[in-house]
Amino acid sequence: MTAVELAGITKRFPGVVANHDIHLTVRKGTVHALVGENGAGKSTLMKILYGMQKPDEGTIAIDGEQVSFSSPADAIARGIGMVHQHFMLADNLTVLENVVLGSEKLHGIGSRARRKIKEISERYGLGVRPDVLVEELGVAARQRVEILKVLYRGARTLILDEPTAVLVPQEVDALFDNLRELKAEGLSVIFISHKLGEVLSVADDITVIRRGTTVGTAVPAETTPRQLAELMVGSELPTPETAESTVTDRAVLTVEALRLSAPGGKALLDDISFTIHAGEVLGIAGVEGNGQTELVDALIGLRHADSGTIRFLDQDITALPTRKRREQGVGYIPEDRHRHGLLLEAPLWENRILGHVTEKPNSKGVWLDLKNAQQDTRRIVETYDVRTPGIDVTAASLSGGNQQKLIVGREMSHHPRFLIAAHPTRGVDVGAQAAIWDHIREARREGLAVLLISADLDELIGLSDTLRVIYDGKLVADADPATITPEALGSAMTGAASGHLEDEEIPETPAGATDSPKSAASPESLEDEAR
Ligand SMILES: Nc1ncnc2c1ncn2[C@@H]1O[C@H](COP(=O)(O)OP(=O)(O)OP(=O)(O)O)[C@@H](O)[C@H]1O
Repeated sequence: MTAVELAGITKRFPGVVANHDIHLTVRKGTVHALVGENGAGKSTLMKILYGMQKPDEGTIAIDGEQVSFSSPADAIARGIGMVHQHFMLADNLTVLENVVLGSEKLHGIGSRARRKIKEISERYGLGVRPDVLVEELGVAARQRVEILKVLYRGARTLILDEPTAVLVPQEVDALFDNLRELKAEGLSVIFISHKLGEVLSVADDITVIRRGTTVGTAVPAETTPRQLAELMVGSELPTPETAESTVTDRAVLTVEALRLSAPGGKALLDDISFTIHAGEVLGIAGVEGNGQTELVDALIGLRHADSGTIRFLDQDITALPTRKRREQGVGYIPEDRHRHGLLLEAPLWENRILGHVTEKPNSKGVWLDLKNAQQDTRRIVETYDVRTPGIDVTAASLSGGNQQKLIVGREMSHHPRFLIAAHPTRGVDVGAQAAIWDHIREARREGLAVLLISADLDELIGLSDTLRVIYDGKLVADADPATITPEALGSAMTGAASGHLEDEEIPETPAGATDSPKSAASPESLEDEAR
């Protein structure tokens, strides 16, 4: 039985054919993965299926019946639900309020709605409690609320856009268990991901999109991640070089006893101290919401610490404003590229200047040098393989992964001495990821010091020379990237271990873990609490 059939879909944007004659058949009761390089056209196709964009050509059939969507409301009415990469829940409302918002007609806003939420939660093992405030939930729990929200609206086919990008391994396993429950009930899931190992483990069918068109399907049981990547790229992948250590004894960044409190007095960063040397990548592991954002903000100067010092090379920069820090050689790849990394409605070349207004090649003396800035934008587009029809298009019109490549290219182009890299390859395909790693490694060989924050534990372990674990605003543990496994590191991130981590000694996640941002709780433990 076919749940969704897309046939001959074509969608053009100025200068780009985003989708060209795409065919996709999703069977009922299956997880169907959609993979492809950055800019291949995955999001565009899903926006078409979800009624956010109209195709120029092609047809959509749901349960064998041809449909035409003018808005997401039309798609929802036909059982299509979408969980976006950026969650769209209101923090200051409860789970119940978030779920019923806009759909009050379905089951009201009171006890009937509450019963319905509990029923859906139990049926699919989501562990969602209706009356907690969303702000109290961690990333994984929020995602389950988003999933429940679309199920509440009657979705039979769920589109999940890179759902695992923000999850630790244990949370990924829990999500995949939820997907199996959905399948068992005859629902279908369309799963977009750049993590090919995960795709192969969870998908029943895989469709590969290359440069806007479907180039083939893959059978998960008979395919390796490498073969899948090669299908995406259309050629063989280079083998990654082995990394030698380049750590020196020259301190580039020294943080001492940094403390930062919330307005209420709660410590968000508590006695943070570390040193990063020239040629060293210091990886910070942690579940989102444990102080990483505050640490990055303090280092780049977006927030000032209550106490403690930050030394960069031989200078105390604790009180220095952001622009001065950047001018002196601090590079910054922000965690939220839409809020801190880009001017979405400005052309690419203006985005190339952003954050580096006073620096070469963007300025000459006190004047902006637009010609040079534009020329350098072309160079970045070329070097970092930003897929775009030109440098005059807006940043908003780039695919997510290509936006990220532009930011990385911009920051690396200023030859920083110290780079703050928050999720540097989030949303980037495997090929481009390897290229970004190479750029970082090369700069590291030349003495760059890097603070790396990443939810991708393979990246964190693979790129770091030193690993520290942040939990509840404190650096609680350290690990050797040469020996630690993603699973062991994932456990430590939930607060299950401290001190120096040895692989065998790490206990399992404690059963009583809560769903606060500080720990990654399993749905089971949430259910226990609800009883
Ligand atoms: N609103 C738009 N205006 C102009 N061009 C667009 C627009 N949306 C997408 N594009 C272009 O269409 C192509 C496909 O982009 P899309 O976002 O679908 O890729 P993707 O496969 O989802 O990539 P990623 O993995 O990076 O998210 C890209 O070249 C992109 O620049």
